[in-house]
Amino acid sequence: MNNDIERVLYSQDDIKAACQRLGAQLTEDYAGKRPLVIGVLKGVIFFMTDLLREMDLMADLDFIDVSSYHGGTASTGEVTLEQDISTDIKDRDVIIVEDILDSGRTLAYLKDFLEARQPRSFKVCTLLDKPEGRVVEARADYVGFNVPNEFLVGYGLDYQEFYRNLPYVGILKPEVYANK
Ligand SMILES: O=P(O)(O)OC[C@H]1O[C@H](OP(=O)(O)OP(=O)(O)O)[C@H](O)[C@@H]1O
Ligand code: HPA
Repeated sequence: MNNDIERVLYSQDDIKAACQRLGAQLTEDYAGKRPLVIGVLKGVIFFMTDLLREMDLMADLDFIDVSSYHGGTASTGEVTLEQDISTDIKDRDVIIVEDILDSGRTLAYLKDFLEARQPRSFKVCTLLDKPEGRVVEARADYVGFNVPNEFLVGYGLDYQEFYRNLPYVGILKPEVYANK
């Protein structure tokens, strides 16, 4: 798996530092509150667990499963809800946690879908933000790294469901795509 990587963009140490910075900011911003932290499956699993352990807060957790990349490197344009949250979010301070914000379609869908339930506040924390990928308007309140317009894998991000378990974020060698 590691042999398929052309270049590491964000190392384990880089990611750890970003989690510490974001966790400290969220701790400050939500002091005295009890936010509901909602992770967007599946890509978020590693970031969610690392970020939460940097947040010195009493928080509730939930997960939502939506999907729009079915196999390849381009968004299908259609976001499907695979699994809803189980918490009532009315009047709650909601923090959506994402691994990456790219075309913006997933976040735009989630914002519409969840804001209809009238949370008190709705904020977004993403490890990676790819502004050049944007197709619909979407923005995050907390960002780990602004990333170049390349397809990334690792630390939760997949290509055809693989490479999620790389401990860093990187770019695949071109021959990996050619061989698929
Ligand atoms: O801004 P967008 O272009 O919508 O891309 C962002 C979304 O794409 C990925 O999820 P994906 O749909 O691949 O599902 P996964 O997390 O299960 O891999 C990622 O985890 C984000 O949720
Ligand atoms: O760059 C990416 N890599 C993996 N999954 C993604 N989903 C949106 N953008 C990406």
